[in-house]
Amino acid sequence: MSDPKFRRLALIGIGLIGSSIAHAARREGLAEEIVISTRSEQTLRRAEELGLGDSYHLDAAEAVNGADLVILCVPVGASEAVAKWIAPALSPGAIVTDVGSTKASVVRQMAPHLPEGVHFIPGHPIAGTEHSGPDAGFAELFRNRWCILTPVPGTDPEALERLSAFWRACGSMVDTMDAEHHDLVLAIVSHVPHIIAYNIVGTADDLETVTKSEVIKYSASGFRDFTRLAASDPTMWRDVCLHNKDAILEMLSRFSEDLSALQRAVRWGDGDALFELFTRTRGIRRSIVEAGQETDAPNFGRDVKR
Ligand SMILES: NC(=O)C1=CN([C@@H]2O[C@H](COP(=O)(O)OP(=O)(O)OC[C@H]3O[C@@H](n4cnc5c(N)ncnc54)[C@H](O)[C@@H]3O)[C@@H](O)[C@H]2O)C=CC1
Ligand SMILES: O=C(O)C(=O)Cc1ccc(O)cc1
Repeated sequence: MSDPKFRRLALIGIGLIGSSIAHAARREGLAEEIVISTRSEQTLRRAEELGLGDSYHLDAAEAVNGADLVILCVPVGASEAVAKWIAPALSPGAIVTDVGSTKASVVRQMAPHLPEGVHFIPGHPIAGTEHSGPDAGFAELFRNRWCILTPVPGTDPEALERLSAFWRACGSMVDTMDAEHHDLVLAIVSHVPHIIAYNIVGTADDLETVTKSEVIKYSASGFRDFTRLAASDPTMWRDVCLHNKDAILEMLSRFSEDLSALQRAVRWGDGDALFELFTRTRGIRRSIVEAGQETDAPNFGRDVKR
């Protein structure tokens, strides 16, 4: 078993995920020192008010100085700029990772800029909410959630084990896979569902025959679930769409084909086809619940207005 503890943890970006890591690392004693950097002065001050770290820096290079674990917690489209910025200041032997929702693009953006001698291991905790910013984080976010690491060939096994131990200590279960496969899997289980949510809420908002106040007043819980997803951070999801384009388009085209078949079944009153699909999908839900991957409150009851 590897030691999950690090001397100096640098978090670049301190929104929902960065602040949740800060809380979990603090609670579990995973870093002697937590160093925080983010782009906006206002967010950095807020992180300081919340006591998320031990020091606060607008300069990301200054923040990674002497860090043995560096975690990028920024929208995926910012990965290259941050990698370029921190590269000259990274310590030899440091583990550099990220939490981005897409992986192949992050590897393409970061790997060319990182110096030899640092261990670059991309990562993605499959845990989140629709909230963003440093106030949104909480230590429990990663508990019983998977964290996928996508090590590149030749990754030092000891560094991989140390990072895995860190995530396990945060409460996660760890899996590894290659970045391209990650992007395909996440396209269907996360990216396309968010796109569908953005789309259906947008469609409801555009209707001429049903008013906005009726949509708000009579929204059934299914529609409300969509509105929760559709309230997710626009910058983050713009970047996901731009940086996992091929896998998302592939899954969207499969989705459209299946939607057309469903539309046909509704049009022609094909009850057997509808019943067969709805029975099959109910089974998937039951398997998720049995695997302990569903909570009564998917966002941990955090859908209160902030
Ligand atoms: N929100 C979620 O549910 C999940 C998000 N992720 C991934 O985690 C990453 C962070 O997401 P959140 O924490 O939700 O976002 P957030 O919007 O709450 O926080 C993003 C942070 O990055 C900072 N930032 C933005 N551009 C920057 C730049 N160029 N340089 C330095 N700092 C910069 C912002 O100031 C903010 O502190 C994203 O890559 C996202 O795909 C992964 C799992 C779940
Ligand atoms: O809020 C939700 O339901 C989510 O799906 C959270 C989430 C968003 C993005 C990720 O990359 C992983 C998890």
